Amino acid sequence: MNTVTRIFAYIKRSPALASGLLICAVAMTLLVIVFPQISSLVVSEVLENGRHEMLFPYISIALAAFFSRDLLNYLRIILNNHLEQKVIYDLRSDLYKKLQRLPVRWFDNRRSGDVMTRVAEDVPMMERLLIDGIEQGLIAILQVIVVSVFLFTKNATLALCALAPLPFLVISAYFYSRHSQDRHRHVRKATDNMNSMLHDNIAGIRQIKSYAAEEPELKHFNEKSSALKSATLKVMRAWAIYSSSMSFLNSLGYILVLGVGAYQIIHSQSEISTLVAFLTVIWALYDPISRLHQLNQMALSSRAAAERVFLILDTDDEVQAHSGTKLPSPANGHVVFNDVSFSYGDIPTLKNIQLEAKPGQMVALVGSTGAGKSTIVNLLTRFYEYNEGSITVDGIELNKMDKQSLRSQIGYVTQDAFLFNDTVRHNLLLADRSASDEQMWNALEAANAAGFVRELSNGLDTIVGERGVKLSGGERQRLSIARALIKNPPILLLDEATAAVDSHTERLIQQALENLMENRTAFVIAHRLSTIRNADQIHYLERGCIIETGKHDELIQLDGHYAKLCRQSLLTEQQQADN
Ligand SMILES: Nc1ncnc2c1ncn2[C@@H]1O[C@H](COP(=O)(O)OP(=O)(O)OP(=O)(O)O)[C@@H](O)[C@H]1O
Repeated sequence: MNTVTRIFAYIKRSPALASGLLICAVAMTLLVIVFPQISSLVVSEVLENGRHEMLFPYISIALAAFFSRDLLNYLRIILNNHLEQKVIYDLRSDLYKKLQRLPVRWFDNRRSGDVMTRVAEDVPMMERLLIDGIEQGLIAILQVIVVSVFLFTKNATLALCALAPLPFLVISAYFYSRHSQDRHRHVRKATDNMNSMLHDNIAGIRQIKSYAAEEPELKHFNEKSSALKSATLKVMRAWAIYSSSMSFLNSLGYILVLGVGAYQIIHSQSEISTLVAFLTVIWALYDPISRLHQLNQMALSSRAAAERVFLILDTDDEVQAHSGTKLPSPANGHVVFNDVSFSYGDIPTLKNIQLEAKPGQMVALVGSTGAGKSTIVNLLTRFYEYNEGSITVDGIELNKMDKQSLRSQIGYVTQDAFLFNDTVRHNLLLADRSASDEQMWNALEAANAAGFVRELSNGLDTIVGERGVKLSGGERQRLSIARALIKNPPILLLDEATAAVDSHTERLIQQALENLMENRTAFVIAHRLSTIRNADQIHYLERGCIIETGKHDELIQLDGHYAKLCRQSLLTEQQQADN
């Protein structure tokens, strides 16, 4: 389906508004010819034939016509705004819904600023093509037809003179549109680039300040901004040439009508009243033509925006987001990885992973950085689909399972303890919308977070700032543990934070984690020896392979990689304790 047809489908969702809008627009257009007709009658009947008593009725009709036209225009604007906002709302909502259904892999390859530009800027822009383009375009075409018919009924030769510039205008518009599409695409792309950088830099403002990188970053931003300026100026330059040329072609029509009209009057082939009618109505012929040029310009930029929005809407959803075998609730939490291999791109990330977590067991994943620990956890949430082997939860193959039913039984505490820029309550309710205050406080108690939340200025209703910036790292971690506790999932995925906290906070977090893991199957990407020691099974990973498996004591006895890691970690813990 082409872009315009697809956009049109959104208008069809509000047939009453769209029809009302069109009726007002058509009625307004038809009223355009009243004034020139009345002017012509005033000249011929009142002035030339001396029927002075007709002056007042004629003037009254003209006044009524103007009043009706402006009243219809008022209605048209109101209906237009409602339709416009309804369509923007629908489009934005569809786009947001789509974004939530896209696979995580899609986001890996996108910049947040780019996606935000599409929702915040491209949607309103494509709507302009939709409402203004279709409505104004139809009115303009209708007006050209109505006025042309009126002119031909008055004087065919003069009408031809008035229409003489039309073919040149159409040809010029065709060539302008052909070349302008690319210029508009460049503007959208440059806007993306600038917004993406802005988004990134605002998120990383602390890094910029701490590295005193304001100057180079400003330079970098100005480069993006300047690229946008150049792309926009190119569009404007082309438009300046095009619109001025079009205006000049229109003027030729005026000159022709005036010259030929006067010639005909001199040679008694026409009357003054006819020329008056032409000169008062001819604007109504050229005005829609110039509006069509502006619409053409707007349509080009709207189409570029629409293409980008549809590119997202056309992307395939995550597979089995809402279909497949449902995992019975509550799950037992028996997880088996059998010979699983996976790669993000060409290079294998995980190779022949073999592991099992019985219900209630804790499995610790340790190993060097980049070994593939988070990837194992990401496969279990089905953020990514494994390429080979099998993963089962309670005997059901993961890639045949309904994703939502799977994720509803998994609690994922990520290393960065992401919090939304909202209240503590809102952040906790993400886990369970129906949680009561009592449930929240219980979870906060178990997560050792109740104390500090009570001391916040508004308790549960305190805003935590972007990514929880108003809280300390340890507080953020405990809030995210409380969030997982509210969800109360049978399976827990825990990516322990590596950031060092003081020994008191460390103990609080450790206790919170123990409360959280109780009676759940837990996969822990462990960085704390205290966590690892309690694990039912420890897997040591290197370059995507499990190279050592066993309990803590067994692996220490083996005196391999794990034992070496422990010696280093113990050293670190000892040093921390000494401090
Ligand atoms: N989204 C992704 N797209 C492409 N490659 C990725 C992606 N995520 C991770 N990788 C790569 O996959 C490999 C394994 O990464 P993973 O995050 O699983 O390691 P890890 O053991 O958890 O490391 P760390 O302890 O440092 O967090 C790394 O080489 C990493 O660069």
